[in-house]
Amino acid sequence: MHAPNGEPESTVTVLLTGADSQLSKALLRVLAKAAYRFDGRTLRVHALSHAELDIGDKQSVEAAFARFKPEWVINCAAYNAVDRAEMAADEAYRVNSLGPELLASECALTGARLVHISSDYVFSGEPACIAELALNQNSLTDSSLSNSGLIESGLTERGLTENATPAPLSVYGQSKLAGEQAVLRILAERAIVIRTAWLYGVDGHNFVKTMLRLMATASDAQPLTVINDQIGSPTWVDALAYLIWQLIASPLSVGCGSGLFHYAGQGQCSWYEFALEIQRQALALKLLDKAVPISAIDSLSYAAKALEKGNKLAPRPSYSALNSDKVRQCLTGQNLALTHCPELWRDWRWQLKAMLEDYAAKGL
Ligand SMILES: NC(=O)C1=CN([C@@H]2O[C@H](COP(=O)(O)OP(=O)(O)OC[C@H]3O[C@@H](n4cnc5c(N)ncnc54)[C@H](OP(=O)(O)O)[C@@H]3O)[C@@H](O)[C@H]2O)C=CC1
Ligand SMILES: Cc1cn([C@H]2C[C@H](O)[C@@H](COP(=O)(O)OP(=O)(O)O[C@H]3O[C@@H](C)C(=O)[C@@H](O)[C@H]3O)O2)c(=O)[nH]c1=O
Repeated sequence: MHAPNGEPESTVTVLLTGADSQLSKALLRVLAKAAYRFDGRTLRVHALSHAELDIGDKQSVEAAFARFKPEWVINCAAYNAVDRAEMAADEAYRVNSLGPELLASECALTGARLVHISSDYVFSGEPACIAELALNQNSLTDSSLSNSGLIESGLTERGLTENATPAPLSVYGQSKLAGEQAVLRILAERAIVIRTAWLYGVDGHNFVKTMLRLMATASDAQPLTVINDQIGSPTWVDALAYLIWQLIASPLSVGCGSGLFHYAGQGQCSWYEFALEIQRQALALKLLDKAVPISAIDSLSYAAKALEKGNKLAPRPSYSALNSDKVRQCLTGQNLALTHCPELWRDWRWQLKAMLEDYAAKGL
């Protein structure tokens, strides 16, 4: 008995786009450790780089589907340069919106299922979006829905749910929102769209690695300045990878509603608090020799300083912490094996420690 692609029935073919991304590398790393099986079948994963598959090119997408005949596609490809996207909107939309649309259309034709990744930058952090969070929690009256009041009351502590209203401030955020909407329009519940945030891991470019580099070279005379009025949820990319394999291994029941999910490290912080914690943990692991001064700065002053140097920054959300309860309830409700995967529901500080230990072990 053979599957449509001619391979033995006992394998499930998964196609990863954007093979050089942080996420694609984490998916392969996690799979090597966890040896997931799917209905007793093993996985056959094909990870295609940008050069091998351009997701914004219809012919390229059709050729990849024709060649590999995937049952699942995980879209790790994206245009992620948030500042550059402001001046390169066409390319950002081609990769972040047209790309997912082409993948979803091909999945609809072939019956494959799609996991697509979106971003917390679809939110603005403005009071209207936060207000929705409070209303979802049935906790406040209209008169008390002020942004600062919510933060003081602790109601934002659990983050934005899937019901919060997106209002992206940047071209990157707008193009990501267009991409997730296209996928859900075409595939509805056959798609899994995961909004995540502030991703970091041992591979590729990310805030943690940038901070480690800057901390290693900063001096008392030139301290680091880091924004303290943007709040979000740092997320270890390996934990996201575990979640994705888990979602593929245990398809969710219809009761889980739409295919849109939030997933991030638990808790929330500002970039400034994140930087302080990176330094604290890196010193403890001897990844850094000495502490360097880190000062807090507000977004407006940071953007003004960047502009003085000729760099125009894209606006970023002031509040975009994500609430992962929906996906957690859907998964744990039906798969007790999740207790073997504690990384998923850990506080962001725990996840950071896991990443830095991995980083130290690799001698990076
Ligand atoms: N990084 C983050 O903090 C966050 C990321 N996300 C989302 O998570 C997903 C994974 O992100 P991450 O692992 O950080 O990604 P990376 O930035 O590490 O990698 C993105 C990859 O996409 C590739 N790529 C760009 N354009 C195309 C294209 N047209 N066709 C195929 N490949 C292309 C790039 O290749 P090349 O470099 O060769 O062009 C690169 O390898 C993305 O959807 C991203 O938007 C969501 C929230 C936070
Ligand atoms: C390097 C640096 C950044 N910052 C600020 C700028 C910015 O507001 C914030 C993060 O900076 P970065 O440019 O590293 O990160 P940024 O590109 O904004 O990160 C985003 O990437 C996209 C892809 C996402 O989807 C988001 O979830 C988020 O992770 O920290 C400082 O304040 N000081 C610094 O020294």
